[in-house]
Amino acid sequence: MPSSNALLANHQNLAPRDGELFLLPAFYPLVVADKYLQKLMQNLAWQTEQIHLYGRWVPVPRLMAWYGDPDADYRYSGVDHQPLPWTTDLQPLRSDAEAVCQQPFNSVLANLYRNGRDSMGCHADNEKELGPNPLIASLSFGETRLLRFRHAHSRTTVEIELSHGDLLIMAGELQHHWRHELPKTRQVKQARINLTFRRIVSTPNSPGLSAAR
Ligand SMILES: O=C(O)CCC(=O)C(=O)O
Ligand SMILES: [Fe+2]
Repeated sequence: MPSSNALLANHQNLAPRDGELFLLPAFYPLVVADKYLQKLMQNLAWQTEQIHLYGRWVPVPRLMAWYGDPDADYRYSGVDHQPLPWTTDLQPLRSDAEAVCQQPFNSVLANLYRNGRDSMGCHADNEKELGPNPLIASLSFGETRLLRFRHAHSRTTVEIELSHGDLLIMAGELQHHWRHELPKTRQVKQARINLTFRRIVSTPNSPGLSAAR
């Protein structure tokens, strides 16, 4: 099914079924991406989050930060998060993502993978607060890393390399049928930042649906 978004209609859907995945390589040219990488690294309020796993708290293998409009509460890794206010570095990135996706975003989850030992476990971004078929815009800066999608029933995998300045858009029914992970790798020594712009459409009133990641 073609995308309902005219700007994305020219792009190939990388998901063979049950959802939409669009990659816009080098969405930001090198010098612009370099500037953002440096600023985000320095200026975001990076923290080690803890998740509750099998009865104990363990640190997640990456640093995280959550920004957004004041009412954009979000529950991830099983914990409620109040957003920090938008920063001057994040605002233009949000506007650019909104222009391409033709929808507003009221929040962004930032992840910093310090090196190849940092990772994100298999999950779907299917929290209730995101609504039934969320469109998520994911910007990558820094080291190239592999994002692996696995279809829930067929076990088909789709692997996408995400590089400095790339924009990946996840949309349609993708989060119902596919899970994704950012595996650890021995090859990578440098840091990568990922920003996922999201639209929170309701406040959390029940436990998050996602598996620990
Ligand atoms: O780092 C990435 O590219 C993936 C991030 C992700 O899946 C998430 O924040 O939900
Ligand atoms: Fe995700």
